[in-house]
Amino acid sequence: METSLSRLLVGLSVKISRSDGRVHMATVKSTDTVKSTVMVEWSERKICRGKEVSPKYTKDICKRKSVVSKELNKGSKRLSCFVKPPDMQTKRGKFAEAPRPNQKFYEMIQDFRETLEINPLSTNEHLEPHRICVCVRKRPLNKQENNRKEIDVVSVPGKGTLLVHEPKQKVDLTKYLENQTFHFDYSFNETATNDLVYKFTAKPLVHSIFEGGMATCFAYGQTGSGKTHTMGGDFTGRQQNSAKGIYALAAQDVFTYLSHRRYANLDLSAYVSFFEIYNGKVYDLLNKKAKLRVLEDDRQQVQVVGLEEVYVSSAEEVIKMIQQGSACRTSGQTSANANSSRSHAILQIALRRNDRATTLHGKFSLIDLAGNERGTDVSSNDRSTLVETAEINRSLLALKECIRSLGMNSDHIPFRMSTLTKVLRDSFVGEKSKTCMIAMVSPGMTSCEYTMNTLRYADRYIFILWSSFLKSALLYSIQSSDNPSFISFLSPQTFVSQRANEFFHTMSQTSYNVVEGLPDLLDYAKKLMGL
Ligand SMILES: Nc1ncnc2c1ncn2[C@@H]1O[C@H](COP(=O)(O)OP(=O)(O)OP(=O)(O)O)[C@@H](O)[C@H]1O
Repeated sequence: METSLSRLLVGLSVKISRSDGRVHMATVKSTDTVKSTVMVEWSERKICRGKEVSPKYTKDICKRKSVVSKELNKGSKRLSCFVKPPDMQTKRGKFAEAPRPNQKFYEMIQDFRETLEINPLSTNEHLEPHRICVCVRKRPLNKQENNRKEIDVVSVPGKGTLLVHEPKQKVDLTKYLENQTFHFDYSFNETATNDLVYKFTAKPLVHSIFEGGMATCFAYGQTGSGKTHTMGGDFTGRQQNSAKGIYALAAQDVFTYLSHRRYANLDLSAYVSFFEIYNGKVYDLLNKKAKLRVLEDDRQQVQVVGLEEVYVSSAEEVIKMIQQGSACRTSGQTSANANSSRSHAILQIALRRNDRATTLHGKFSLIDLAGNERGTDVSSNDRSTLVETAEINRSLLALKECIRSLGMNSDHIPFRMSTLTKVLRDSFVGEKSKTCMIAMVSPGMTSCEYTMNTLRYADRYIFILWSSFLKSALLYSIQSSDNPSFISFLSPQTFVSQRANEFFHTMSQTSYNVVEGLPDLLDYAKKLMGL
């Protein structure tokens, strides 16, 4: 590049095209006559970003030398943004690792990640009490995915957030990313251990069953996303380490609480049952997969007739039962063709008083749900697969409806919609019931569609939480109608309910964007509560 020309370029506004397909203006900050490149800068979300490009590409630049530059907003916490000196810049190309399939998308995602502030959840983090808690866990790429050089399209910056970088292509074949953000109560990245996940999900629920409550913890996600790893324990080859799963960690805490002075006078004992639901039928995993009937009496009490409920006196005994039941579940893969991804496995730990009637005090149900991809796979012509698919669809939909009703404190819980919700009926009713849902996601690009389905399902739970919050605010405002701010702001009660109805209606649409709608919702709820 000629020196005089290069001087003229500084300060010039040029159009650049970004690797994610966006085209926008940037300012030339400096030039490098030796390499014939220019450094351009632009502002993005209050951060000044920069990129080294060749002038001939200023209208269509995709050279991979972009690096984040200095910080614009001093008040912001993005302290990690700085201009990397040339020798620190990521070297890609001739001497970098061999390109992978979808190399372009891989680089776009890497660039995007450079802009993220990462705050992974740690054990010291404050634990918020929740009646319904929704979390997400990303597993690492597995060996096969790594061998295929599959790209990781999921980022977990922390603070309950998870991003999916969905690879897309325009009609003119330009590649771009659709970066979708999801918010949950907690988000766990690929380095999170089962201990950490347990601490923020199931552990608080163990406490609640000692307080006389019903608790339910679900693992939801596509096949291979890590449900069994999380609930049942990690695998070393084909051997499952049952002591490291949420089932066992919960059992350990149950026995710790049983020996606490605070609960000793309740005179409680623990009992375990373990069963699976396949195609709407219940099989006892602690009794050679005996097929059981589900009956409801005239007081709407649901009974799984003949289900083994075994008295246990230590966590080790529970772990043995988990191993026994899991082995039974696995052996069923060949005999009944019900592999783990097609059935729901339910481990229940019941606390009963040591009285004559062994009265139920509290119960914890831990559920490893069937792979949700089954529910969307309707391509098969095979009758048994279609029946399976319909049944999984029905049960997951029923579960969603029951939790929605639970969240809205509804009088009607539609638990009869499926066997799964029928057997969990007593978990859905009662003031003290608590629920935790852990959505598992696989990070690979080939799982992207399933990952999005899982996140959308779980996102609906957030809707339930907000509707419940709104409903409470509404009730509060009606009860305290002598509250002056209520009178001044919302005097006609018809308006209160009309506006709330509008909110409920908009929020129940699948297109409702929880994040965008939040400020309005909060504002309205605050006004209702006179804050
Ligand atoms: N967080 C994790 N860290 C390391 N490995 C994991 C993690 N989650 C899952 N895996 C591994 O990924 C594989 C699939 O996990 P897992 O069997 O738990 O999936 P799943 O969702 O239960 O599948 P299915 O529905 O078919 O039962 C296993 O080999 C497991 O050890």
